[in-house]
Amino acid sequence: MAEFKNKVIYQIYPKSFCDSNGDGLGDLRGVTSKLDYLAELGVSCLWLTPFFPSPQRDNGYDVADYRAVDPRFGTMADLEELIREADKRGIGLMLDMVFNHTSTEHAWFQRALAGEKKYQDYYIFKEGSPDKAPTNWVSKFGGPAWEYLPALGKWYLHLFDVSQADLNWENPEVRAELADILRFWKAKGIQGFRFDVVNLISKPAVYEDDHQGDGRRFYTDGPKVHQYLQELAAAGGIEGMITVGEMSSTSLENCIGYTAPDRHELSMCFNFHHLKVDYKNGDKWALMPPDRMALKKLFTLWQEGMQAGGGWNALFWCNHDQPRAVSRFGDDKTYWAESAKMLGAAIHLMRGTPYIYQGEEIGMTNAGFGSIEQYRDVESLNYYQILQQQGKTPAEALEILAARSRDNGRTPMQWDGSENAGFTTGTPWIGLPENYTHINAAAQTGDPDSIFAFYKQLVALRKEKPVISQGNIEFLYPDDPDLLAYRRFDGESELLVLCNLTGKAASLPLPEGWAGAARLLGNYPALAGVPAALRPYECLVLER
Ligand SMILES: O=P(O)(O)OC[C@H]1O[C@H](O[C@H]2O[C@H](CO)[C@@H](O)[C@H](O)[C@H]2O)[C@H](O)[C@@H](O)[C@@H]1O
Repeated sequence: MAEFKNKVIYQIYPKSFCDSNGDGLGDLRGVTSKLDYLAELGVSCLWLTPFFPSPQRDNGYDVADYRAVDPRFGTMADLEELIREADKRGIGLMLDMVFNHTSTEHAWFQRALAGEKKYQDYYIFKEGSPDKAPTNWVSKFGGPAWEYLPALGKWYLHLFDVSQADLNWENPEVRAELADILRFWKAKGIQGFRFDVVNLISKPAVYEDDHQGDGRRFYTDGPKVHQYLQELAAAGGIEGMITVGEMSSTSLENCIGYTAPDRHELSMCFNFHHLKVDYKNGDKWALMPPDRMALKKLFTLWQEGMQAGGGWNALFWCNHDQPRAVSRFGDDKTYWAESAKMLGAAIHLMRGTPYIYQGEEIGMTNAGFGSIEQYRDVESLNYYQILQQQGKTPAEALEILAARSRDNGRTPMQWDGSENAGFTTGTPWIGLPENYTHINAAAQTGDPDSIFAFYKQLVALRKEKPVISQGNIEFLYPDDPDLLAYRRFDGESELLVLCNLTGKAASLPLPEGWAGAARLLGNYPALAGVPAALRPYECLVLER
């Protein structure tokens, strides 16, 4: 298996990264133009979210052709140039494989619609009367998870948008097609893959109503998911590559199974439990401040649990589906730089492989949109309506979107303080936060005290120190709600990571033997000796 433990992976959302031709959409040549910036940050791999031909109902997660480049993003020659240029800088590429579903514009679905039985078996079609869906399951984007096709007299399953039809992994021909797609990209020089919601691929043998929830308990980490992943890894020839599965609403036990090396499934996986600690009663669309105790418990459970079971975590706060961490768990005003750095340290020094989402390394914030016309995301637009149907006023619905919309993480990368933050010379496909005039890459890359410089240090430390990339982890002070503290150790050296999760001073109960330890890293100017308290959002890393 490729060594991924000392690497940091950088996620690029190409549509919002850099526009090379002025059409308002980021593209592959834009990514190539920024490789020196990424090399300076020190990342080893780029995960590119989908740039394949797509109607873009879900920004590319509705794939119409898995083997081509959407002309909106460039050409296959552009991609090949990006692979070559990245390789020259020691950077590999990971592509995003959306294998739970295809766009309904994919040729397979179109042939199914035309009545070809072979392709109907590629999807989950069920006979039934038009007035009763096969089950009461709810789509993750709101509304029913089934759509009726009068011309066929059948329903099809779509766990996401109606234009994203779930594939039938029971069908060996589907599994063979998907493995072939992996081989196609591997032959192009791709180093790894990210698999979208891959723990939803195995559906139950019997489809039944869910009287307790939205249906997810029947298809999440489904009955044959491990078998399918083992088969895909072998048939796709991806062992030895870097692979990460996005696991929706998953369990620790399953994630150990997905990633323990002797299982031959994946290198690592994303879980989202720590990103739901501000969901009131588990509801994404009900606001509350983050529950810090819950956050600490989840980190402890997943870090120590994956270690005990031999699994491997992907470490992250941000991605294209999440609000910006500094706005959510930090303070994007008074302690903007301090909290952005503390959050970076908290994640990067854990056991697992860290991911940086574009703009996180310069402390990009939530979008600050105040009108529904500014939103583009299908889920946000659906929930704006659903929240009002549930009795919220338009202003209340907008307040919820301002905190929870996926568009918070999709605004253009802020390269400099010029118009549109240097992202495009045209009209950007989505607006930008007003703060791009001072929060931008150009303002930070030469500044040794910047958030960018701090992230650069984190990336370098992981390469330099085996205790970070390979060492064990143990969490400390479980009852202190303000302090996230853990120890990394490997028998040769030891680190103590202390993070104040709050905007107030937090007392610092140093464990025995650490008083004289050396300071490895911090986000405030160093004081003489080890302090008795941590300043707001301070992080301090000691080494002995
Ligand atoms: O919140 P969870 O149930 O744990 O699920 C995790 C994420 O799953 C979905 O994300 C991915 O699949 C979508 C459909 O292809 C796509 O729209 C998204 O961009 C993918 O990353 C879900 O949409 C996310 O909100 C969840 O965070």
